[in-house]
Amino acid sequence: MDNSPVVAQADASLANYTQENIHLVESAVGLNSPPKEKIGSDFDSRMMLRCLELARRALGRTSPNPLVGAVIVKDGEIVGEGFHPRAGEPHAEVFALRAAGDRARGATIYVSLEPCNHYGRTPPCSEGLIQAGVAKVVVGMVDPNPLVAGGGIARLRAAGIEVLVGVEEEACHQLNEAFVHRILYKRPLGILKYAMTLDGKIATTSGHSAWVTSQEARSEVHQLRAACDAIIVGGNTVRQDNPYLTTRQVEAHKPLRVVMSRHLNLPENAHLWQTADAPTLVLTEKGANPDFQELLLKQGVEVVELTSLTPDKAMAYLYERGFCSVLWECGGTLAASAIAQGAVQKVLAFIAPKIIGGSIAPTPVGDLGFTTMTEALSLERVRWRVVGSDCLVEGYFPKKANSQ
Ligand SMILES: Nc1nc(O)c(N)c(N[C@@H]2O[C@H](COP(=O)(O)O)[C@@H](O)[C@H]2O)n1
Ligand SMILES: [Zn+2]
Repeated sequence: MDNSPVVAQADASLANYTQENIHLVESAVGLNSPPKEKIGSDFDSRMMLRCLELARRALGRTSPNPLVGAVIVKDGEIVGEGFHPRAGEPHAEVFALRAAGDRARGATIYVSLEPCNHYGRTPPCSEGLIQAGVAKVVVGMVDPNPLVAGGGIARLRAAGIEVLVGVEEEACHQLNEAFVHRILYKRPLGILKYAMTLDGKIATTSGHSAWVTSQEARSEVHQLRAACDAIIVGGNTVRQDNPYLTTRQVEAHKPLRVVMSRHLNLPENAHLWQTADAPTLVLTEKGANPDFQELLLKQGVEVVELTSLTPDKAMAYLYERGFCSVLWECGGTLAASAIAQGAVQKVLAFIAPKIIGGSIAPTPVGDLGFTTMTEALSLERVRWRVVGSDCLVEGYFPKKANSQ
């Protein structure tokens, strides 16, 4: 079995990914490739799944870095574990090596992402593993970061260490889909989430929307928010729904709440500015409503003026801030414009078994300008499951129709 899916072999100059080489990188990290035969033993799989469990402890807190977990095994026993807690702090491998101490010599380390091979905020893990004398490295997926991109695997192999790549690769990729998207497309992964009735409405004709879905679906949304870096809404949602956009779990990560508003014609007493327990950012255009800007600043809300406020400009700005994932929880008009501009890659639709009717009751996605069914955007990799009394449908826009 060829077990060397090294990105660097796919293209020599990956510092800037282009449309031409992106698909090579995607297949090297385990995306868009046909199902592969299982790599590694059942024990290897169990250890890799433990790495992912550890990695998840830092959900929402590591951007722009990935979620990574590591486990060191000696004579069939776990002797060290670790995960990457946040950017700037040591990598998962370092924590696992510290926990294992001398027992790392001759041991096998499992790590959900290829060990790094560069000096970033922290030194290269490849060298740390070589110095610690590990005998074998089992990798979940290749790191798409052009500074690593197979170099970590190559360095370990050059030092005589056995390296196995691709154990539970799909699960590893799933956990870091936002990090991979950020690296490849230089934008955060955009996730459009909405809740609608069986007849496709997000509110009644009079605008009442509390609540479309069950309590179980709403707590799933809180978990989803905690795993994202930011949640975006438009001014209309603030005016009509007055949301909190919090995670409502004490220990959970609190994503940045972002409001897009060109003119800042927003309510002075919105819940968003009155709940200081989560950070809030208002994106607007140059010179908009200075008095309101002052009021927001006094309430601890950050205001940033962009030259023109569009979904893509907002995503470009959030990319520069180091974000990997952005949850669009906006109304239909902004959702349509975000989709049209390629700011949404993934859709999460909660569907409640209710019918409210109303020909002008709002729908989750406004006008996309389509006139025929052949123009419909068909989602790929679609999955669905029941959450409480609702159904959650999840899927991705096809890349060519919707990539930056
Ligand atoms: N293998 C691995 N384990 C971790 O725990 C990590 N955080 C990474 N991250 C990779 O290294 C880059 C960040 O490096 P610095 O934290 O700035 O030193 C990140 O972009 C990943 O490529 N890898
Ligand atoms: Zn590292």
